[in-house]
Amino acid sequence: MCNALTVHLNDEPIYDIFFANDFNSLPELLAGQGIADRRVCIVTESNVAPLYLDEIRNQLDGKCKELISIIFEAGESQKNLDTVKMIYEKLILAKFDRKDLLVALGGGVTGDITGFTAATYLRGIDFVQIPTSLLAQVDSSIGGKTGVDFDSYKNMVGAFHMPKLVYINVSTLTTLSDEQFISGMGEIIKHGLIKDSAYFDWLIENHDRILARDKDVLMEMIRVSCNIKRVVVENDPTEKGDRALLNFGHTLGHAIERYLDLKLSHGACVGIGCCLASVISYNRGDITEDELHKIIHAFDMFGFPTLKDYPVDADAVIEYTKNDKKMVGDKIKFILLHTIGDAYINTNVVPDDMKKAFEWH
Ligand SMILES: NC(=O)c1ccc[n+]([C@@H]2O[C@H](COP(=O)([O-])OP(=O)(O)OC[C@H]3O[C@@H](n4cnc5c(N)ncnc54)[C@H](O)[C@@H]3O)[C@@H](O)[C@H]2O)c1
Ligand SMILES: O=C(O)C(=O)C[C@@H](O)[C@H](O)[C@H](O)COP(=O)(O)O
Ligand SMILES: [Zn+2]
Repeated sequence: MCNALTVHLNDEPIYDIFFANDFNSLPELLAGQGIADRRVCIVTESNVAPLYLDEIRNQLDGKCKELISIIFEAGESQKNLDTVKMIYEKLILAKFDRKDLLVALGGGVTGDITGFTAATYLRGIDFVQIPTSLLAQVDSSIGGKTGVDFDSYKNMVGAFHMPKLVYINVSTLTTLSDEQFISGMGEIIKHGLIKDSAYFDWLIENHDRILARDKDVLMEMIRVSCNIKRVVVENDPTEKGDRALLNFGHTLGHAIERYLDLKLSHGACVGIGCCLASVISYNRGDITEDELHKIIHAFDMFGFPTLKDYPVDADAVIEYTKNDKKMVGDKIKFILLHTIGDAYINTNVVPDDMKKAFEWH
C-alpha cells in the first residue's frame, strides 16, 4: 500500500500526506524540503513537548542549518494572537528569514497557530504539519486553513496557507486521552455523513476495533478520512463553494463550543452539531427517521457526550450562530444532509428550525 497521498491544486502536486508508524522517515522527507540550508523552528505545546519533542529534535539534529523550538501552553484558550505574537518575537530574535521553516508538532491548536504564524511572518514562510491528535491527523493538518480565535469567536482571524508536508505518525495516538480520541471521531463520522455512506457504515461495523485503537484499523480509517478531505479541498481550496460541506455540524457546534466557554472539545461539539443538523434535515423531509436514528446511534456508540451531559440555553446558542463566518447577507450557510453520504448547502434554515432541533428527543 502506498504510504502517501498527494494533494494537488490546479492539477499541480502541492504537498504529500505521509503515513507512518514512527518518525524514522521524517529526516529524509525534510531533507527533500532543503532543510540543510534552512533554519527550522519546531512549534509545540506543553502537553506534546514532553512526549515527542526530544524524539523529533534527535531525528533532525545536525540535519538543518539551525534547529530551535518554541513551546506554548496547551489548550484552545491559547489559540489567539498573543501566542502568535510570542512566536513572532522568538523568530525575530532567532533571525528567521523568508527561506526558513516552521514545523507544527501537536494537535489542531498547534497546527492552526503555527500555520497562521507561517502565513503572516515576513508575508509568508513555509511550514510543515506533524499532527499528533486524531483530529489533527484526519482534518486540521490538511487543506491549509490556519488561524486563531478572536474575542471568543472561533477561527475569526486566519489565512489559507498550504503546508509543504503533512507527516502522520499514527503511533502518537497511543498517548492520546479517550476524550481527545472521541473528539477526532467527530470529524471522522462527519466525513462519512457528508461524503461516503459506505465509510459511515464501516465506522459503525468496526467501532469496537476503532475504540480499542487497533493499529491497522486506525491506519485505514485515517487514510480514508484524509482522502475524503483531500478531494474536497482540491476541488475548492479557498471555500468558494463545496468546501463548506466540511462545515457540517459546525454552525451549531462552534456556537456550543463558544457557549460552553471551550470546556468541551471541538470534535465533541461538532458531534452534537452533526446530530442537531441531522434533526433539521429530518424535519425538512430530507433524511428518513431510520437514517436519523442511525446517525444518533453512531455518535452514542462512540461515546459522544450529548446535550443531556452539557445542558445549554438553546436561544443563547442560536444567537451565537448569527456571528457565523458563513453568513450570506443575513442568512446562515447551513449544511444539511439529503441522505447519509450526501450533504448540501442550505441558506433557508431559520432560528425556529434550530430551536425545534434542540427540542427533538
Ligand atoms: N484548520 C482546520 O482545517 C481545522 C479543522 C478541524 C479543527 N480545527 C481546529 O483544531 C483544534 C482542535 O484540534 P485538537 O482536537 O487536536 O486540539 P488540541 O491541539 O488542543 O489537542 C487536543 C489535546 O490533545 C493533546 N494532545 C495532542 N496530541 C497528543 C498526543 N499524541 N498525546 C497526548 N496528548 C496529545 C493536546 O495537548 C490537547 O490537550 C480547534 O481549534 C479547531 O478549531 C482546525
Ligand atoms: O477544512 C475545512 O474547510 C473545515 O471546515 C474543517 C473543519 O472541521 C474545521 O473545524 C474548520 O476550522 C472550520 O472552519 P471555519 O471556517 O468554520 O472556522
Ligand atoms: Zn472542525
